Amino acid sequence: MIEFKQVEKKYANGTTALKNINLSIEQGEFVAIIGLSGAGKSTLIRCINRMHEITGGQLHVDGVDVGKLKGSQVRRFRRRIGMIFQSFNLVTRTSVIKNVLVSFVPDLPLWRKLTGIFRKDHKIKALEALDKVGILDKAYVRVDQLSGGQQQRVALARTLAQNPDIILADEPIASLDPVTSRMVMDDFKRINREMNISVIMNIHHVEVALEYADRIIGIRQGEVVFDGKSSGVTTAVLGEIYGGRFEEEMSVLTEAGIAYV
Ligand SMILES: Nc1ncnc2c1ncn2[C@@H]1O[C@H](COP(=O)(O)OP(=O)(O)OP(=O)(O)O)[C@@H](O)[C@H]1O
Repeated sequence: MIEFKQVEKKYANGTTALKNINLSIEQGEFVAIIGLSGAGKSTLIRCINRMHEITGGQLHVDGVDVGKLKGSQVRRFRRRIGMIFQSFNLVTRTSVIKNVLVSFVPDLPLWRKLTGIFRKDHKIKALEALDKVGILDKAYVRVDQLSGGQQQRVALARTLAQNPDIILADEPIASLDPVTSRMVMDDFKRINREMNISVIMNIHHVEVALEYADRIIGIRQGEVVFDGKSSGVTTAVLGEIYGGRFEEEMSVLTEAGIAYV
């Protein structure tokens, strides 16, 4: 369970990105965080694995007080939390399987790190992870020969090989076309359902968020202004989250055939 208690995040330049955040996210939930650019979505996600340190309140992940972790404890803690970025963060000039095997590097003795010779069980796990996202046949292809959607699936496989409890995804479909986006979202959904991995996703596409996530957290100027089921997101709620600029979002919803009161 992830618990935010009166969490605040103030950056060194004085910007308050998060104010009085109180949230409780159960294991296995699929949560989408929506809001305008600059609302604090990325900051919120990145506080969970301590990429950003909170400056007020408390943040617990499965009972662990994240703010109190030190040195190697932070590294061990992060092993349980996968992170997916908009830009994939892959080594594009090498093979798919090597990119997935990277997730085992922290567990290896120095000689294996230096020689790049991986254990057989790690190779099997890497291949299994690739199979889970449907790109096993690409294992020995160079990453720069793959499409954007396939590259995001490699990133997802790398995260899965790490055997995480939680996957944080920061705009994972922002650079993908609509069809590929849905394929990647289908992967997230399947992984969430079949493996009971919590997915916390920061996403700009409201219609996709409503279709795939079970729960929506709407953020405005660093504060949670909506927290509830996707089915409870009405035009009034979108107005609250996006202020005067929700009409653009509404037109997307109408095109997607989603009716709102
Ligand atoms: N490293 C930083 N130093 C100072 N201010 C920052 C830093 N990172 C983000 N901010 C500020 O914190 C606020 C929240 O930013 P954040 O990136 O979390 O928003 P966001 O909702 O994810 O936006 P976007 O959708 O554009 O990615 C913004 O005002 C931003 O300018």
